[in-house]
Amino acid sequence: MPDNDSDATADGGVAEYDVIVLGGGPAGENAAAYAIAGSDRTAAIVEPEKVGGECSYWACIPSKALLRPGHVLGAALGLPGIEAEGPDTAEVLRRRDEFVHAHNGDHDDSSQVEWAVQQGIEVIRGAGRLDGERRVRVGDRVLRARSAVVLATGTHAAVPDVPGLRDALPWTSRDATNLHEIPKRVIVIGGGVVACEATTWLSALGAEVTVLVRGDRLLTGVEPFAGEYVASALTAQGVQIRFGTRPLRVTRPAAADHGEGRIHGGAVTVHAQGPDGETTLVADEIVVAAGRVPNTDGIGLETVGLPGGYVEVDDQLTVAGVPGEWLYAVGDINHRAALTHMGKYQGRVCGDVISARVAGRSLSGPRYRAAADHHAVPQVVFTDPEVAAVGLTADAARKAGHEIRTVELDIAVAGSALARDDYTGHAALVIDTATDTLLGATFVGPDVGEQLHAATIAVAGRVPLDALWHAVPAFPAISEFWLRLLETDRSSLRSAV
Ligand SMILES: Cc1cc2nc3c(=O)[nH]c(=O)nc-3n(C[C@H](O)[C@H](O)[C@H](O)COP(=O)(O)OP(=O)(O)OC[C@H]3O[C@@H](n4cnc5c(N)ncnc54)[C@H](O)[C@@H]3O)c2cc1C
Ligand SMILES: NC(=O)c1ccc[n+]([C@@H]2O[C@H](COP(=O)([O-])OP(=O)(O)OC[C@H]3O[C@@H](n4cnc5c(N)ncnc54)[C@H](O)[C@@H]3O)[C@@H](O)[C@H]2O)c1
Repeated sequence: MPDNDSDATADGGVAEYDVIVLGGGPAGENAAAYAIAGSDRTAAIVEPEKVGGECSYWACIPSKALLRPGHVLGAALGLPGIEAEGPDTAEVLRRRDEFVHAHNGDHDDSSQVEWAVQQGIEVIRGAGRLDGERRVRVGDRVLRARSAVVLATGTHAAVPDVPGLRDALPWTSRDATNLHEIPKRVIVIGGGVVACEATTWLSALGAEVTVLVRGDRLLTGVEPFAGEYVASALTAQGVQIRFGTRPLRVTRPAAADHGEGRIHGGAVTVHAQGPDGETTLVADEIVVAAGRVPNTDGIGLETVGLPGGYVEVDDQLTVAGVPGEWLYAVGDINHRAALTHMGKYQGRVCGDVISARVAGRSLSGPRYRAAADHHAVPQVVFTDPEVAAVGLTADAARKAGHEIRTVELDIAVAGSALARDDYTGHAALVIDTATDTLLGATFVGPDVGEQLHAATIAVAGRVPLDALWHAVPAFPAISEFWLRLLETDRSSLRSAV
């Protein structure tokens, strides 16, 4: 419980905590819990919406719940002798709703609040705002942090400045993940992770999807072959992908906000510029998946001398340019690696750093540095086929000055053939020739997400390939493609001699 100090004001006093966290998403939750773990320190999480954040209710969890049935159906159809049909849309949405604790159009975060209370964290409802050094305002309330304030306010969907687009009330990721109606025709703007995943589930649920991609490929953050596999699979499913195409203007005369995940009015027309000139597309809904904007407007950055936008931190998650080592930022808001698991990792490091600083312990160990942010960020894109990648792409490695060799092959081992008759996949490693260690790995294929952690361990641990040779994959598991990769690398080294 907080202590009220002598600064008390008429509006109820200044509540003091050791640590105050703005934002109850996955990053903020972890920072708060780790900062006070095993101590008698106090912490508060300030949260205007739901404890659990974007990830629990509008991002990772509902999207994966919507994608899983399509993966299972694909796997079943890939085996003779198994009859499968579906998905049953009502059941898919019901199961999604269970995962996001949906009740009467709202999300129930009571289990996450209960978790916070069990950790000794107080949850304060409302939008928080910095008010100078170690002070936070939540409405009329003033909070003071004895040790640290952690910013973890996340991001929201960007809506590009295309004439008519905002007035058309387009769906963002919040609507697409919480959809209650399946629009017959959908236009998706963007070719990144949200666009690819949302297209996958919308198409699996029966929508006719057209994707407008301004560049010439999908998923530009990973090796090009991965985006090509996803594009071919989506195209084979009937999705139209228009590369090199930008929306010019949007019209929707009968736009109407019928609520999250409900179709927002009548037909929408998108005029777009493509490689063959201007085209006009008509759909029942439009999904904007064009990146994110940090939730930093109105959080009082200016009161501590910071500009707006993403908040820059050092490897100890301490905010750059603010003296006194009391202000931290974790998760999407620091723009280091906008993924839930990386935000949680930063939260753990940040909490450990706060705890060590309060106790006067040395911060010299690796535990106090978010080093993985720089070289070992894993990501699974849950499209069908999945994409799993960690570390650097070949291009990024070269740009970073590494001398590299690459090895790649189709995933075609006994395990993949046994898994399903139609298994197709591809795998690639980026190897640092100076140290003979992995800098990156990329896999595409059904269920490759479950293969990723082995690569993450190798990249994060800088395991030499000679040592990896003795990590023998079990037979007949799909992971045997690891052996094939190492064999291919050996034989190409031999032939190069
Ligand atoms: C559709 C979609 C699918 C995704 N799927 C995955 C996935 O499968 N795997 C993955 O790793 N990542 C995924 N992501 C990314 C992931 O959602 C984010 O990286 C993650 O949610 C970031 O966590 P966070 O705690 O930094 O922020 P958030 O989860 O955004 O939480 C921030 C919290 O801060 C609160 N807040 C805002 N303003 C204030 C304020 N003034 N005061 C106090 N609190 C405030 C917000 O209400 C929110 O609860 C997905 C994203 C999207 C959009
Ligand atoms: N499975 C996962 O790990 C997962 C799933 C979903 C989202 N996420 C994370 O959430 C974040 C947001 O994802 P996202 O897909 O929104 O962003 P993104 O940056 O991955 O992709 C944005 C896409 O929008 C396009 N775009 C940007 N501005 C545009 C404009 N003005 N007009 C037309 N197109 C435009 C870009 O070219 C790109 O194709 C990412 O960090 C992503 O990694 C992760």
